[in-house]
Amino acid sequence: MANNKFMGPTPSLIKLPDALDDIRLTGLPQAAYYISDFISQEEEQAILDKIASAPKPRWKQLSHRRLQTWPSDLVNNKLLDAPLPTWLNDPIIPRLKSIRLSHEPDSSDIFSDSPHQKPNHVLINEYLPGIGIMPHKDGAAYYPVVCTVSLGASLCLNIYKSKDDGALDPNPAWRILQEPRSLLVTTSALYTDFLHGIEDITEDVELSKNTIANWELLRSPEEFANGSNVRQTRTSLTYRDVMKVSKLGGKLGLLQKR
Ligand SMILES: O=C(O)CCC(=O)C(=O)O
Ligand SMILES: [Fe+2]
Repeated sequence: MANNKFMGPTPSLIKLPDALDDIRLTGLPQAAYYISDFISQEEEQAILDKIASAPKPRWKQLSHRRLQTWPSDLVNNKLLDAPLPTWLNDPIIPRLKSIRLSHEPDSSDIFSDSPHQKPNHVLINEYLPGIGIMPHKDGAAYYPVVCTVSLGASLCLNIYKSKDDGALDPNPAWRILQEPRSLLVTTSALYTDFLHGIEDITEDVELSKNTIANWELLRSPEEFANGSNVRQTRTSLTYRDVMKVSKLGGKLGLLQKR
């Protein structure tokens, strides 16, 4: 880790894996990775404070959920060129870039082959207890790597298969439990061929080694030993590389206050 030029300052309490291969979810058809302690409690709180202090119009209110889009909404699947604010960049993006994929000598990081070699877009979703997100695919605008940092509380992300007739199989094929401060990386077909969603429930149930794809990688499996996770407010940051960037954004950005 220490030999990587992208390495940001990592607080001593954060011990990242040597390679993503070490923390791969076994049992999923495509690569997915889970790091339970990706950021510290101080970093988590600092980001939550920044989210809370964003001006009101930054929030887009959906019927049950609200979200912020940074640096801005996509227009025709394009990003208007603008940098991410520092608090979304540091420490997360240098840290993402610091982890290599495998132990091979010249192994690259998860964004090495993406158009901009790092994420340029972050969605912030807030989920109150009882609120989730319908099964969906994320669409063609993004390079197929999604890095999700969870803040505040735990919940289950479900991965669904389509049935042969195209209908959604309502029973999730896999469930991934995301703890606060964790990083989940999902890639390729897991992202493009399957759907993902979060149930509208106040308690995740039937949590066990046999039902949770990342059980062995959890920070605190003992917290869920009774099979349940009572939902509290969970906020997620989803980092992605939007493939098409319109330079016009940079010019408009000069006129905007940051
Ligand atoms: O909050 C999450 O973990 C998932 C969010 C999501 O699926 C999305 O923003 O497309
Ligand atoms: Fe999504």
